Amino acid sequence: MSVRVRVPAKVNVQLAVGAARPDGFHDLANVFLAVSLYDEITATPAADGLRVTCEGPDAGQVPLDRTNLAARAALALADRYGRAPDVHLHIAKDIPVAGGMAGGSADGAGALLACDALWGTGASREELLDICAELGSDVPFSLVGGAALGTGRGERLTELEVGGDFHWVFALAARGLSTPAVFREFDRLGEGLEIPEPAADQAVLDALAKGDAAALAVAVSNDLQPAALSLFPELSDTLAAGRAAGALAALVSGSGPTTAFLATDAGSASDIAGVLRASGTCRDVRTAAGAVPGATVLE
Ligand SMILES: C[C@@](CO)(OP(=O)(O)O)[C@H](O)COP(=O)(O)OP(=O)(O)OC[C@H]1O[C@@H](n2ccc(N)nc2=O)[C@H](O)[C@@H]1O
Ligand SMILES: Nc1ncnc2c1ncn2[C@@H]1O[C@H](COP(=O)(O)OP(=O)(O)O)[C@@H](O)[C@H]1O
Repeated sequence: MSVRVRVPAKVNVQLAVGAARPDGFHDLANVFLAVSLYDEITATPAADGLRVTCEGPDAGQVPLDRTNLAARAALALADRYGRAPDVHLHIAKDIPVAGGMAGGSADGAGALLACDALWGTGASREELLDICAELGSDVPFSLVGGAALGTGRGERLTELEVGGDFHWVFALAARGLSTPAVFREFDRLGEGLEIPEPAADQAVLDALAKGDAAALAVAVSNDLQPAALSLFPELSDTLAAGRAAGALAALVSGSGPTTAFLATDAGSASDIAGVLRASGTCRDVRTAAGAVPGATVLE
């Protein structure tokens, strides 16, 4: 018997970043939206220990050892319930790797849910969320999905109301960006400046609640964008190409380098995707909509 779990990617419609904390993390006001690009994690009983395999266009960049977030999730759950982590985790990866769309976090949350179901641990939602927060700042959101405000380092979630579908185009970049490197660049660019406490923007929350894409387009913001552009200047060309193609808003997704373009509707998203694909400013282009549910066990 196997358990298959589907987990969405995310885009950050607001990412407000505070000053570096003593522990090296940054306090955030992180407004996540789960979008319809998915990884699938299949957990199958194994005779002797933990094995991870991965398929998909970016599979070559995914570590298959115990640093893989899916492996770490299975080990954390097995440890908590005092059992052997005898499981084969297969990742069908469609979320770009090191792209600022929480692909690794999705696999962590998905593996946790899959192993919980396979092993019948009966862990509570709170316990699963605790393990997610230990695995990484973005992992709790991958479990919850929908839209949520993440505070602290992004792991403390308040679910948000979403009044309609938002249509997106994502431009995948030729190479990845390391999340810690982008936060370090944020610190470097902010040296000597007063960094305000991060706070959720009411205009973003209202636009989400109303399902109003035009209002969301005006309100979106990402404090990591200057740092991502500083490390990857060519992303400015991609953002400009998407804007010229009619996107309501163009921004870097999280720490990047994936760029996200908000469209009025699915037809417009498809048109913008076509223009971006022909622009020569990105490796690949995908369309997706959100909000969608978080990690879900498939029948
Ligand atoms: C920036 C965001 C925005 O949603 O996502 P990505 O763009 O990477 O997907 C997240 O904050 C990434 O979360 P996640 O990828 O889970 O990061 P973690 O594993 O917790 O931390 C990796 C490293 O990022 C930095 N980090 C992360 C979160 C945070 N609030 N402050 C930080 O300074 C730290 O250097 C940390 O060592
Ligand atoms: N299951 C996984 N999928 C992808 N990357 C993973 C995974 N587990 C660990 N990693 C490592 O995490 C890094 C960040 O990957 P990812 O989560 O895709 O990006 P981001 O943090 O930008 O959303 C990768 O470069 C890789 O080394």
